[in-house]
Amino acid sequence: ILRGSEARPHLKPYMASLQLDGQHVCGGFLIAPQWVLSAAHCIEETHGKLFQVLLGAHSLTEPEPHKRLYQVHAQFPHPGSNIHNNKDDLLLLQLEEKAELNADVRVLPFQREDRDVAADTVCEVAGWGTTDHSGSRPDRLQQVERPVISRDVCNHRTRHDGTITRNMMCTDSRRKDTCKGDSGGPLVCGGVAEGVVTAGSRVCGNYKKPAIYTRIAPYAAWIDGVMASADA
Ligand SMILES: NCc1cccc(NC(=O)c2cccc3[nH]c(C(N)=O)cc23)c1
Repeated sequence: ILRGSEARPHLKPYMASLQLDGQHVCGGFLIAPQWVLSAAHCIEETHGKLFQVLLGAHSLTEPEPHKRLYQVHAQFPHPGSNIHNNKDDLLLLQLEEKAELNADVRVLPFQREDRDVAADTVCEVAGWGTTDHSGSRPDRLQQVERPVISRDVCNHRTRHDGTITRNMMCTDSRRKDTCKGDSGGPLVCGGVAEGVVTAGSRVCGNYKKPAIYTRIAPYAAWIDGVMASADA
């Protein structure tokens, strides 16, 4: 998160840190006791590495009452996701067991109504991603508020030039923005998860490259289907 601020500890109890060999690589969030939603791009180089999910954390290193690392029992990247574009950039992770829910570990509801969030709506995004252009990585969860920009503005020739589909949404990236390691985290508008951070053009803090999110509502049926089939 570029030019954000430290989040109030444990006030975003749905936040997950996806870790490879003990190192934070992506964000994610709890959508059900045994399920974390993140971005498919986050598992691009995981083969052979220990893949874990940290819940209940504010600091990545300090001991905290309800912090706990979970093993991943199964991973379900969206079948349409691929390394060449941002389409269907969603990942469902089934934890080894149901997370113990408490003040620091809670589920975040996601939007199920497939309707665009109005432009200029101020939403919030949080993560342990890099906080400056030299790639500094924070120990404690950061957050930033960003206004939604319309798909038409985001698709302008000088911005993302028509690549933003109706399954994506954008926020203004002038100065304050998401960055490397924030992928997979939720864009929260009015207390509901509307989008999942995708790296897109990978650029951070440049107003000409607005931040891109995979909208969640269009994928509600896929999410429900995976959770139902895996539990069965
Ligand atoms: N503001 C939009 C936004 C949202 C989330 C992430 C990113 N930017 C990256 O993720 C990124 C940035 C720089 C080098 C990088 N190398 C790699 C990589 N996977 O090797 C990713 C990156 C940008």
